[in-house]
Amino acid sequence: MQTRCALVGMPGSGKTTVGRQLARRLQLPFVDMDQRLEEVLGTSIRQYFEECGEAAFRDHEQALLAELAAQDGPVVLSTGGGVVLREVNRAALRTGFDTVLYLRATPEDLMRRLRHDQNRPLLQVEDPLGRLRELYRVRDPLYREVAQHCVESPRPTVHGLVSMAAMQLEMTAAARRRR
Ligand SMILES: Nc1ncnc2c1ncn2[C@@H]1O[C@H](COP(=O)(O)OP(=O)(O)OP(=O)(O)O)[C@@H](O)[C@H]1O
Ligand SMILES: O=C(O)C1=C[C@@H](O)[C@@H](O)[C@H](O)C1
Ligand SMILES: [Mg+2]
Repeated sequence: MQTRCALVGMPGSGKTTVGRQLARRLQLPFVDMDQRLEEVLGTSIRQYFEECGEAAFRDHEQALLAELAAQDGPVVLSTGGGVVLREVNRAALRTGFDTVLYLRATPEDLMRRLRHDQNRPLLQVEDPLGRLRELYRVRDPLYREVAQHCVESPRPTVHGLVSMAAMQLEMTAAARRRR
């Protein structure tokens, strides 16, 4: 299938894990924005946040998304969790990709997954669940704004989410062919 798909969602929603497997299943190139940014920045995202601050990180993120959105050719793109915060990024997602999928998960589910994870700079606080709830409150409407489809399930496994995402892309591609 020839498609340009982007995955959006909260930190820990599975964009990287699901995106990599989805790309393998559909035999499409895979790009993870956070991984690319770490290559560009020459350090971990957590370290970069600590040394240069969030705004500087967001500028790099915006520049990379603009570059990726301007490219042609099939891709599965896993974005960073905060990419939807800037309107210019939401516009790039709308214009640069055929299909945007929102991997939705509740703050409580995300907390269970990320409990032992030290790599998410925004969650290195005393009350990470409170922070996740606040991020979710602000971002859930933004993810919904850019995405054509919401991929969710009450008990999501990675395999189940990959299958649901693949099905959505097949259906979207078939609808495009009929038009
Ligand atoms: N559906 C799922 N069920 C159980 N565990 C999951 C699921 N999706 C992801 N995970 C696990 O949760 C952790 C975070 O997943 P992942 O890194 O793919 O999230 P992400 O959306 O890319 O986060 P970020 O925005 O921070 O990059 C990983 O350890 C992954 O294996
Ligand atoms: O949710 C966020 O704002 C972030 C999520 C990660 O993907 C990284 O892009 C970074 O840690 C910021
Ligand atoms: Mg990721």
